[in-house]
This record gives sequence, C-alpha cells and structure tokens, in this order.
Amino acid sequence: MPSLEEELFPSTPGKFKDRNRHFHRCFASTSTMFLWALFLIALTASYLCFQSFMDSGNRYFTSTWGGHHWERNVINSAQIRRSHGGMSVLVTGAAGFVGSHVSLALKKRGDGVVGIDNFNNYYDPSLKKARKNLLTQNSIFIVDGDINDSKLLVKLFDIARFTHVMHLAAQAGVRYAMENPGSYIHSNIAGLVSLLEVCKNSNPQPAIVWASSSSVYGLNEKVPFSESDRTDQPASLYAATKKAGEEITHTYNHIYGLSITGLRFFTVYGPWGRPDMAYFSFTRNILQGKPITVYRGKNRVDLARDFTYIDDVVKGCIGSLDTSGKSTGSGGKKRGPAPYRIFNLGNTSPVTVPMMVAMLEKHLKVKAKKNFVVMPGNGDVPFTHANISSARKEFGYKPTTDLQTGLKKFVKWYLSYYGYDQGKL
Ligand SMILES: O=C(O)[C@H]1O[C@H](OP(=O)(O)OP(=O)(O)OC[C@H]2O[C@@H](n3ccc(=O)[nH]c3=O)[C@H](O)[C@@H]2O)[C@H](O)[C@@H](O)[C@@H]1O
Repeated sequence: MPSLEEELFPSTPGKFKDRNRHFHRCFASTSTMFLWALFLIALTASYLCFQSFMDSGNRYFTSTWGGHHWERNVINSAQIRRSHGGMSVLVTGAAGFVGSHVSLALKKRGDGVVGIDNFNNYYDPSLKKARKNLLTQNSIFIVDGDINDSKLLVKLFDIARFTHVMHLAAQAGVRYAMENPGSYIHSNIAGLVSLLEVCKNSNPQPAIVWASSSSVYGLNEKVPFSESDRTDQPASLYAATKKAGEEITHTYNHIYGLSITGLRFFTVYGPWGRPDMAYFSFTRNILQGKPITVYRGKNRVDLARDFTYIDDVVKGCIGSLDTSGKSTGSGGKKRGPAPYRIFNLGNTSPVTVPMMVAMLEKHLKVKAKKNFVVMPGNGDVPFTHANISSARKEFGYKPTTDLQTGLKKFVKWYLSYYGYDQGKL
C-alpha cells in the first residue's frame, strides 16, 4: 500500500525530493502569506478599535452635559418654588424665541424650569446665547444638547421628575424647507419621536404641550381656520412635518396614555424674536437703507397674516399647561385614556404684509424701499386667520395686543438690543 505521501507524491525519489522541496517552499510561502494576512487583519482591527476609542473619547471629552455640578444645576432649576399647583417643566428649544419667553413666565410664578437647546446656527446663535444669559440671570438652567440625544433625555428624566414638557424645539421657517429639508426631518420628526419615546417610558409620564403651526391649514380656504377644518393639504415641507407631528403625538396618546396638547401658532412676533421672520428682517433692512422684498399673491392680492404677539402666545402656552390633564401611563404602559387636544393660538385679526411694513416705517421713522414680487411657489400660503374659540373656552385665551402696539414694543427692543441711539429716531 502506498503511503499517504506516496499517494500524494508518487513517482521517482528524485522527483519526490523536488516536489518535497517545492512543497516546503509552497508551504513556507503559504504560511508567510497566512501570517501576513493575520498581521494585516490584526492591524485593521486595532486601527478600528483605536478609532472607536477616539470617537467615544471625543464624545466623552467634548460632552457638555453630565457630572455632579451639572446634575445639581438641573435639580435646582427643576425645583418648584410655590406652594400650590406648581409644576416642573422641561422646556425644549428654551433658547428660542417662544421657548425663552415661556421659560421666564413659568419661573416667575414659581414653577420649576429646565431648558434644553442645541444652539444650532439656523439664525445667529449669538441671539440664542443672549436669551440664554437672560434665563441664567433668572435662575433657569439650559442644557446644551439635542432632543435626538435619547441618553441625555433619559438622564434628565432620571434626575428631575418633570410633570410637564413644553416642547418648542423645532426647525422653524416655511421657505427654508426647500434649502435644507433634512433639518426639518431631524428636528420635527426624529427629534419629536425621540422625546416622546423617553416621555412614554418615564415614570410618572409628563403631560406634553407642543408647538404645531398655523401652516397645517395649508391651502384651506375656509376662514377663519378652525381646529376641525381640513389639514391635509400642506403647502410646504415645514407644514407637512408639523402635520406629521400632530399624527405622531396622537399615536403616543393612543398607545401609551400620554396627555398631549398641540398648539397651532399663528406668525408669532415680538421682542427677542426670530431674525428669519419678515417683520424682523424688514426692520434690519429698513434701518440699513436696504430694499425689502414684499410678496404678493395672484392678481396683485396682498398676503395677510394673523400676526400674534408673543405675550398672548405665552399666556396660551401656560393656560394649556395648566389645563393639560395628566398622562395615565407609566414606564411605557397605558393605564387609561388621556387628553388629546389641539388649539389655535392666533390673534383673530389678519393684517396684510404692506400694512405691517407701514407700521414698521411709522415706528422706525424711516421709509422702506419696497420691491413687490409675485409670491414664489416655495411654501407660502396667501393668508392665515385663526378661530380661537376653543382655546378661549378651555383656558380663557384672549389675545390683547394688536399688531401696531406689538410692533412698537418689538422696535423698542430691537433698537436697544442692537445699540441704536433711540433719541435720533
Ligand atoms: O404661523 C405659522 O405657522 C408660521 O409663521 C411664520 O411663518 P410666516 O407666516 O410665513 O412668517 P414670515 O416668514 O415672517 O412671513 C410673513 C409674511 O411676510 C411675507 N414675506 C416674507 C419674507 C419676505 O422677504 N417677504 C415677504 O413678503 C410672507 O410671504 C408672509 O406672508 C413662522 O416663520 C413659522 O415658523 C410659523 O410656523
């Protein structure tokens, strides 16, 4: 019987020797290749490990939250300081326009307030920092973080037992949605779901009041807009994400027993406002002698908005929080039906954009250089007009500031904030 070796390598001894040498050479080169391969795999693995270490290390080192001092700040800020009916509120978007005003109003009456804001650069972050300073002076702590960071949210709910969430963090702006659609999905959809997930899991669950928008009425032509009107014709991605938010919050109310109130804001304006909005950018341009672009609808019809003053909206937000009713679930389990509400927070008296410009001219004592152009098809709607009877009935919402008065207050703030000599105007 031939041996295995002979079976493998039969024939003459000489040939066998040669083959044997060849076999050894082959084996040697195969094992060298094998060793090299092993070496390369080990090198790649250690590189990947190093990368992930650096990543987590970076996250750790650049993290702006966590630690004993940070936790103490959260706990202090969340503390209720009034004897009856106080609430502890997590305000998302607290360095934003509406968020900063609502936070101050809650703190003033003794409620606990913790803010969270990602300080993104959609508009001048220095204005957000200035609002934050104002809040800090009033003992309100703002966490620098994103609502998509679930770990951060879980941590916040771990250390402060929030009774309410005032959710105002969002990617705002109707026309910018065509430039940066992803940012609307990030904040208004993914961020909202991230927040709701943490809220539904927490124990006790907080009641949630959040900012929807008048833009959900889209191409609706029935006026004034009532909450029961159709909202299935959004004219912009912004509006579509707010409408999606209304459906998403409904799901969380239905499945998990979260108490939800959605507020449809109507073109909110006032001191500490948003520089991307027309009244604000018009003021800047008018003062700098630059032209402004005034959009017009078809057949030169003026566009109109139900401009709503910030103090009125703040009252609406607080009225909603006070009447929100409790969430019924805990730890992700529903225990019974919870309130699901939607309210218009408007002013009920629309004003055309040229009229708004005329008011600014009066307060600024400067004539605007107006360029009238046909409204581009980028998400705008021709007019908005709120029916507010539901909010009035539920929590006595009653706006008291007309546009003329509100813009006067805005201009006063603008001139002082940007250092204009008011005596010269
Ligand atoms: O009520 C709302 O739901 C929305 O109100 C505003 O949206 P918008 O009413 O479009 O407010 P502005 O951007 O300040 O525009 C006000 C009016 O000025 C007009 N406009 C705007 C910009 C411009 O350069 N020229 C101009 O004529 C617009 O067409 C609009 O009719 C906010 O920007 C949205 O975040 C908010 O959700």
